[in-house]
Amino acid sequence: MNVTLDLLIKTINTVKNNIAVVDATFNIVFTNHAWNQFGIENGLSPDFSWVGVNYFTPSLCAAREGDHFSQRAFSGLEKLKRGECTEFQLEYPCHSHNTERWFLLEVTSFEMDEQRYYVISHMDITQRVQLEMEARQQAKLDPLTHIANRRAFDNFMANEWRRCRRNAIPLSLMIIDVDDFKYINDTYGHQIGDSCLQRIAGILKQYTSRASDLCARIGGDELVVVWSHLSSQEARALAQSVLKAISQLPIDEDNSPFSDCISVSMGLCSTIPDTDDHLMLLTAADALMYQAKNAGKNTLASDSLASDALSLAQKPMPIATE
Ligand SMILES: Nc1nc2c(ncn2[C@@H]2O[C@H](COP(=O)(O)OP(=O)(O)OP(=O)(O)O)[C@@H](O)[C@H]2O)c(=O)[nH]1
Repeated sequence: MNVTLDLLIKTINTVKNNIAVVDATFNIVFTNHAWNQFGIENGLSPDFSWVGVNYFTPSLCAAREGDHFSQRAFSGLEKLKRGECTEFQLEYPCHSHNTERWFLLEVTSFEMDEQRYYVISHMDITQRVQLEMEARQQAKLDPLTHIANRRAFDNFMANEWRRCRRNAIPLSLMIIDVDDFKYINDTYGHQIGDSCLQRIAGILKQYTSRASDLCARIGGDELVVVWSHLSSQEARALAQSVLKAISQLPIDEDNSPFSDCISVSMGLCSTIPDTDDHLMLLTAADALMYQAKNAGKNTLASDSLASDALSLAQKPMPIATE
């Protein structure tokens, strides 16, 4: 079969990627149908001609304005122009006011009649990027309770500890361990046990609504709450409310009006971080949680580390919203 110019143009116009061919100075010499259509969808007139428009100009302007991706695109294209490479790829976001979109920019060069040309292709990769972001998000969640998992908690705690240390902000950590959970499982069944954990997580979510708060499930029947910016007294008052809310949850929510209620033992420790040891709060809160268990369960044991007690009392704190 003879490949005609018409066939080639039809082919390139059928390709879904936005494609432009530019000359050695990056002046556009050809755009395919998808490229033109993208321009129209983004406000250009259907009569607009891309031929002669310099591809660099928009990248250059954005790079000057400090757009990180445009700077990378700009330096990649510069390298191509200088002949330091023959192709270049970059994934970048291109969000409109109401949609989030990502594209893959691919640029390859070729020579014809002793002239250098570049094929520039923009491929919509939104679906793939969104799936990747969703998978990354899922990897941080506990599948049963849909709150953060142990790994997400560890990362959060390390960062939050550093942030609070840098800014001399109080940080509180509370460990919540379900009382007699083995008995609940054995008596009511594993499914009811699971539902107890889900409903406790639901309560914890209500008390961790600020961006700097976190609740997480870090073990079988062990959950945690992290609060910053609260004095130890404020944290203790919130913890008491959490304890009360959980102690009003019936174990067997659906089937028995005579069901016992869930009970938990909680250890709460507050400090203003002043060491490298971001695990020290966890250790302290864990010891307090065991004190609560030994004191008869369904209770809160709390402490403010001695060195910060004064500063916590002196510092004006915003009240957390419940
Ligand atoms: N339903 C359910 N049970 C779990 C899950 N993960 C761990 N468990 C159970 O949780 C129970 C935890 O029991 P323990 O912490 O040892 O003790 P406990 O019965 O809670 O007693 P105290 O902690 O002393 O109040 C074990 O029986 C585990 O099998 C889960 O995802 N779902």
